[in-house]
Amino acid sequence: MERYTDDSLALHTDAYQINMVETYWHDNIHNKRAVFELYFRKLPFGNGFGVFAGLERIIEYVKAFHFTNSDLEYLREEYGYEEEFLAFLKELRFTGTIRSMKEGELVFGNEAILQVESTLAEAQLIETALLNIVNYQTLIATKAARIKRVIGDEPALEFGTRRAQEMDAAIWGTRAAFIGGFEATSNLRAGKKFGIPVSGTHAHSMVQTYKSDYVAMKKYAESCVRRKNKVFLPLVDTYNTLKSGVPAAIKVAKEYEGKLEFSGIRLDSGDMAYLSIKARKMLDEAGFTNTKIVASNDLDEYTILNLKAQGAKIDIWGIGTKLITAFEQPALGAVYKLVAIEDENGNMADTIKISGNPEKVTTPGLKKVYRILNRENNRAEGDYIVLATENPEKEKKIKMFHPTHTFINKLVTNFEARNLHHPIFVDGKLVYELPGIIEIQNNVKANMEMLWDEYKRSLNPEEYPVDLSKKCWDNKMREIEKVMQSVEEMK
Ligand SMILES: Nc1ncnc2c1ncn2[C@@H]1O[C@H](COP(=O)(O)OP(=O)(O)OP(=O)(O)O)[C@@H](O)[C@H]1O
Ligand SMILES: O=P(O)(O)OC[C@H]1O[C@H](OP(=O)(O)OP(=O)(O)O)[C@H](O)[C@@H]1O
Ligand SMILES: O=C(O)c1cccnc1
Repeated sequence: MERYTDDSLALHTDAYQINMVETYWHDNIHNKRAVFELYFRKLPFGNGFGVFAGLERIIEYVKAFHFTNSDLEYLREEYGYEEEFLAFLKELRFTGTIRSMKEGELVFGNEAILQVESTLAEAQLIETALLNIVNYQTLIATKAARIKRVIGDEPALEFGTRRAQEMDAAIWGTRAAFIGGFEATSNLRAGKKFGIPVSGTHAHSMVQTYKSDYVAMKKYAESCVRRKNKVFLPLVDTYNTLKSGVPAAIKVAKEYEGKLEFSGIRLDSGDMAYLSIKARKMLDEAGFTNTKIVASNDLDEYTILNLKAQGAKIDIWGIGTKLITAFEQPALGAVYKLVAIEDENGNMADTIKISGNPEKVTTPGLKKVYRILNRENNRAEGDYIVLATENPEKEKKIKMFHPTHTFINKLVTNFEARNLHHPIFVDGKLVYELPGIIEIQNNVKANMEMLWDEYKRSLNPEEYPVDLSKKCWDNKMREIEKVMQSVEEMK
């Protein structure tokens, strides 16, 4: 039984966020300006690039952000937060600024995908949901782009709803897969909600229901004929692919010649290299040279690459479980870190988090992220993180150097510095117009064109440079030094 109406996402957060905000509120610092950056440290799947997805849902979430009466009642009844604090929460809306990369932008480790500049309380309360959204959607968009790189121009269909980590993951994962380059989904709700093309065949159960490939396919053909697109794409592996399934499909297609579109057959088990080659021959000999072969069953980029190497005659790929669950690596690991906060005098002061693990040391200050594009070949030289006060768009040459191994460096001239952050909310107002889903997918394709092949290969790609400007790097070193000193003084 539902005890409180589930009517908002404001409590879709960790309890510690409310605890921190309560502390700040008591201390009257909840309205201090703060800047948080959202980024991941390491690309997933050993891939050379990531594909950002999640902004659309973030916008939905931030726009609607407020505590409802049932949220407040729950906090009051179950945890006894004081009335005045609850009254403060009741009035709370997001009034800050969010800058973000566009969905479909290629993204790399240690660069801010998104920045939140707002009151400390607001920034803190939205952290968990923002990470929840970006971590999943970016992971799936990246996996999809990785699989699609192996597939090439052949269509890739998303089949994962039944295996996804519940309904939200199926829907938003499907959208992320489309952003990453998939052509269609089997999920009708995703088609309806996002305008993604939907495609579908049929299951083994239909053949089992009629107890015969031929009878099931004939009945199926009868209903296909009545449909607008007349697509006939039967599953051929229920009993015996080459002896029963494919011959039945050919027989029915001949009986209905001119009345339906025999667009393909689907293979879902067995040796798919062998079966696809044999089935192709049978279809061609029957005159169905344009009929495609769809393959599904536990596919991922590794199996697909292997099937292609074996000369499999597969034209369309149906991919479910391993895509939608990011089977190989189920979490991205993006974090949300405070990089600047208002000081006692009302000025913004940079902050840093030091860690025993050098990879976890944050880069302080409000920053901008630029993609440096070589004007001669329109390829990316790398990403360049600068302090907010810098403007590489106006510089003639920049020195890009590895932030850890600083001796690895290059001087870049004749470049375009493209700011990757766009204002999404300004002072609480949505100022960004969301592009359509097809436009986002096309942007990914265009962005990929700007990346050298060595960053795009699926096995052991080169590390794409994500560098700090000299000023940004110096600032980081200064902040590290300051913290070290204050730790020494505390001893
Ligand atoms: N020629 C091939 N080379 C490499 N892997 C293949 C080849 N053919 C099929 N596979 C893969 O091998 C795995 C096992 O296939 P198999 O048909 O045995 O699946 P299954 O899960 O036992 O079948 P079902 O889903 O009907 O229970 C699947 O992941 C499939 O994608
Ligand atoms: O394997 P995936 O990449 O997730 O693709 C989706 C799978 O879902 C369907 O079958 P289901 O797995 O439900 O049943 P099966 O085990 O009989 O194939 C379909 O036939 C695919 O095999
Ligand atoms: O349409 C299909 O063939 C399909 C859809 C979902 C899962 N497996 C297959």
